[in-house]
Amino acid sequence: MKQSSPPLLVDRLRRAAFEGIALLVWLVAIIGFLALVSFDADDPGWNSTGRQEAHNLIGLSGAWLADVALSLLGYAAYVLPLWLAHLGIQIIRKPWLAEDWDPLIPSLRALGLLLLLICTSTLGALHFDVDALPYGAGGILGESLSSLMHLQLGQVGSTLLFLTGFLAAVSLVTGWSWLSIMDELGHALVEAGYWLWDRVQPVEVDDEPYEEAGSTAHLASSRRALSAPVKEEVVEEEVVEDVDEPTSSSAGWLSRLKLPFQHRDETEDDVIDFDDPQKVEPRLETAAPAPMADTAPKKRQPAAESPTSQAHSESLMPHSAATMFDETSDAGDQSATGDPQSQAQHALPWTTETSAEAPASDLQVWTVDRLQPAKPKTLASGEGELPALGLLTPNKRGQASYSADELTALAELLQQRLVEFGIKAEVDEVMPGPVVTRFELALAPGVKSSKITNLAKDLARALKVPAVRVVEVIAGKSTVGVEIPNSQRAMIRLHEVLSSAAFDHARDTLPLALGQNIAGEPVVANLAKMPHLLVAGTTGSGKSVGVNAMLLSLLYRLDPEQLRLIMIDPKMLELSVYEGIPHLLAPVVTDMKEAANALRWCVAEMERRYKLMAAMGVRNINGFNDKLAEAQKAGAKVADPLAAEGDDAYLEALPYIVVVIDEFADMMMIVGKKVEELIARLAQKARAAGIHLILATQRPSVDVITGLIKANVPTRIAFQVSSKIDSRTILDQGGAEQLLGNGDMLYLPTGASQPLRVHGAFVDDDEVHRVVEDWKLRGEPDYIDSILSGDVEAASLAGLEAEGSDNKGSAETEDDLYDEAVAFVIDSGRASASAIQRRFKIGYNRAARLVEGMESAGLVSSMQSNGQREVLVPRSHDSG
Ligand SMILES: Nc1ncnc2c1ncn2[C@@H]1O[C@H](COP(=O)(O)OP(=O)(O)OP(=O)(O)O)[C@@H](O)[C@H]1O
Repeated sequence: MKQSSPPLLVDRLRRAAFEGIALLVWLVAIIGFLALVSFDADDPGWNSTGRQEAHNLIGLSGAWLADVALSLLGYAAYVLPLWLAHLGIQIIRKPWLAEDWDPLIPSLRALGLLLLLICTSTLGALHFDVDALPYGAGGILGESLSSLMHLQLGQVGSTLLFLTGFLAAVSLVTGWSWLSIMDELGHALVEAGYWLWDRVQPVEVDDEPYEEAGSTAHLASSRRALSAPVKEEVVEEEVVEDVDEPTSSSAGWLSRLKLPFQHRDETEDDVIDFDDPQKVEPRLETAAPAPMADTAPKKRQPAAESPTSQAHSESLMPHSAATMFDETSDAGDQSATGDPQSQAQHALPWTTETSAEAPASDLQVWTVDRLQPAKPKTLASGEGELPALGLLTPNKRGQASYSADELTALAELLQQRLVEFGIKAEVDEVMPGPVVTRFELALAPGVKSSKITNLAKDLARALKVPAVRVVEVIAGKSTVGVEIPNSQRAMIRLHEVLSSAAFDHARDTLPLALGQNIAGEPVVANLAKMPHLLVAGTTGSGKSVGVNAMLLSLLYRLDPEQLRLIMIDPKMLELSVYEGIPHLLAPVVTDMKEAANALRWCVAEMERRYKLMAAMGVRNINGFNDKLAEAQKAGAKVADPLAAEGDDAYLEALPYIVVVIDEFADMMMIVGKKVEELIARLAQKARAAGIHLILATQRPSVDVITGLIKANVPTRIAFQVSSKIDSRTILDQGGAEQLLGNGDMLYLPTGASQPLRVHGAFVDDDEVHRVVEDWKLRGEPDYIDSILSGDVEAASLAGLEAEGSDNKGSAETEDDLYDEAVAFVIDSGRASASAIQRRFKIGYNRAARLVEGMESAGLVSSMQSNGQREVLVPRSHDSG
C-alpha cells in the first residue's frame, strides 16, 4: 500500500502539471489570436507612435505583439496561435510517452513550423496585395523572399515551390498525411454519389428465389460496372501510399503487400485444390457474390413422381420384417468408403472457391451496401422452391482494416518486440483480412517456430491486442504466421457467404456455409463428406450463431424431400425457433428421454437403409437414389424389399437426415453413457446411409468429448475456448484459446493436420425467423410419432435382434448364447463386443447387443471414456 501510493501521487501531479502547461499554451494562443485580429495600424507599436492609447483587445502589449508579428510574417503570423493550439493538444496527449516516440520528432516539427512560416508568408506576398499590414501580406520575410524567388523562378515557379513546401510543412507539423486526406475525401465523395444513386434509383431486392432472379443478376452486374472505376481509384491510391513510404525497413514485404480492394487476375484458377498445399493457403483475392441467376439450386433428384408426404414419411420408418441382410449391411458400410462416386467429388469435405469475374469482396461489401438497404426487403412469402436470399440481411459497409502506414508500423513493432524476446525474424509478407492480418515471418536460421508460439500471450500484450495466434506451419512456405486482430473487425454476414460463388458453385450435397477464411474468401464445407461434425467452444463464443448459419445454409439448398432434420435442444433455447418447418421429422426434442429414443430411431433407420442399399446393390444413398430415379424414368416402380408380405409398398428416394444436438453434454449427463454409445454407433456407419450428426457443446472436457466420440466424429470446429487444454480436447492441438470470440473458429477437416481459421458467418435471430417462416408457408412438417415415443425402438430392436440371430437362425439360440456369453465375459474379465464376436464367431451387432443385455442386467458397466467396460460381477460369483 505504502509502496504504491507515491508513484500514484507523482503520476497525478505530473498529469496536473501537463494540463496546466497545456492551458497556459492555449491561453497564449488565444491572446495572440485576439491581438492579431484586433490589430490596428494606428495603435502604438513597432511601426507607429500615432496615438497614445491602443485599441487592440489585448491592450498595448497586444498592439506591439501584433505589429511585430504581422510586420515580420504578414498574415502568416496567424500560423503561430494555430500552432500553439495544436501544441497544447500534443502536450495533453503526451505522445512522447508512446513506445514508438523518437526524439527526432520535436526537431522535425520545429523545422516544419519554420518552413510553414516561410512558405505561408512568401505565398502571401506572391499573391496578395494588402495595405492594411505594415509590410504587405507576406511581411518582411515574405516580401524579401518573394522578390528574390520571383526573379529566379517567376510567379508560377515560385508558387509551385512554396506550395509544395507549404504542404510538406503542414504534414511535418501536424503529422497528417495528404494522401490519407485525399483518400478520405474520395471515399466521402463516392459515398455521396451512392447516396444520391440510392435516391434516384430505387433498388429491387431479390425477392425471387435464386433461379428466378434474372433481373437481380442484371442489377448485380450493373452494380459491378458502377463500382469498377471506384475500385481502380482506391487501388491506385493505396499503392501510391505504399511506394511513398519513406523510412520503412519492411520495404521488402511492402512491395508484396496485397491490399484489400485489389483486382484479381482473371486467369487464375478459381477453385482451390485442397490436394495442392500451395493452393490451400488462403489468398487475399476474395470472392464476391455470384450473379443470382447462376445460383439456382438444382434438385438432387428429378421428382418424376411427387410422393405424398405421408408415403414419404413412411419410407423413413424402419421396418422390422426382413431378417436377411445382416452381414451385408456391414459390407455395405465398408464398401461405401471406396465409393467411386464420392471419390469423384472433392478430396476433402470443404471448398473455397473464388469467382473469376468477381471483384474483391471488401469492395463488394462496400458497394453493395451503398446500393442495398441494410435491411432486407423480402418478407417470408413461401414462394419459389427455396427461400429467397433477400430474407437475409445484407452486409453493412466493410470496415477498413489497417492502413498501409499502420501495417508498416505494426510489422516493425512486431519485429522489434520479437528481438526483445530474443528472436530474430523478418516480416516477409503481410495479408490483411476482414478480421485479422497475418504477418508471415522469415525466421533467422536456428530459431524454432515453437518459440514464437510460446510467446503468443506476451506478443499480444506487447502489441496491445486482445490475442495473437501463431501458425507454425504454413503449407508450402517456410515462414511462420502471426495473426494479429484488426483494429476494426469486419462483420461477415451469412448473406455474403451464401451469395458467394463458392456456395453457388459448390456441388456439395450438404453444404455448410461456415464463414470466411483469414483472407476473406468464403469457406463452404460439405457435411456429407465430413461425415459428422463436432462443434465446441466456450459460452458466448458464437457456437449457436455458427450452428444457425449451418442450418440456414442447408435450408437454402435442400427441400424436405432431400433433407430431413431431427433437432435436439436440451437447453430449450436455440433450436426451438425451427419448430414447424417441413424438414423436421419430429418436433424439436427437449426431453432427453425422447432424445435417446430419437437416436435409437436413427440407428434403426440406418440399419434399414443399409438393408435397402444392399437389396439394390448400391453402396450409398446417392447410388440408391440414382437407381430409383433411373427406374422411375423408365416408368417402373421398385417394390420395397423390406415390406411385409402382401403389402404393396414401393421405394421412395431417401432424404438425407441431419441430427443436430445443440448441447450434447446435457444429454450425456441426463441420459448417461448410453447416448455416447448411440452416437458412436450412429457415427461409425451412418455416412453411407445419409445420416449425419452435428454435435455442439460448450463444455469441451474429456468427459463430454470422450475418446469414443472423438474417434467417430472426425471433423471438428473449435470456437474460442479458455485454455489450451480445452483446445487440445477438441482439436488435439492448441490454438483455439488464441481465437477472438464472436464466431472466430478453427475448422479441422477430416484427415487434416492443420486447422483452418474461419471467421464465422453471422446470422441474427430475425433472419432465422424469416427463413423459418418462409419454409412454414411452404408446408407443414409430417412428424413420425414413433421417433420420440420409442415405439419404433421395439420394432427396430426386433429387427436388429432378428438380424443378429440370422447367423444362428432363431431367437432361442441367441438366448442360449447369452448365458454362454455371460460366462465367457465373467471368466475372461473382458466385456467387449469384439471379444464376444471373435469367441462365438457372430456378427458385431449381435455381440454388441449381448453386451448391452449384460449392461441392463447390471453385469457389466456402461462404456467408459476409454471405450472399455468393466465387468461388475466377481469371478467367485460365477463359480459359486
Ligand atoms: N459470426 C459472428 N460474427 C460476429 N459476432 C458474432 C458471431 N457469432 C457470434 N457473435 C456474437 O457473439 C454472441 C454470442 O454468440 P452465441 O450466442 O452464438 O454464442 P454461444 O457460444 O452459442 O453462447 P452460448 O453457449 O452461451 O449460447 C452473439 O450474440 C453475437 O453478438
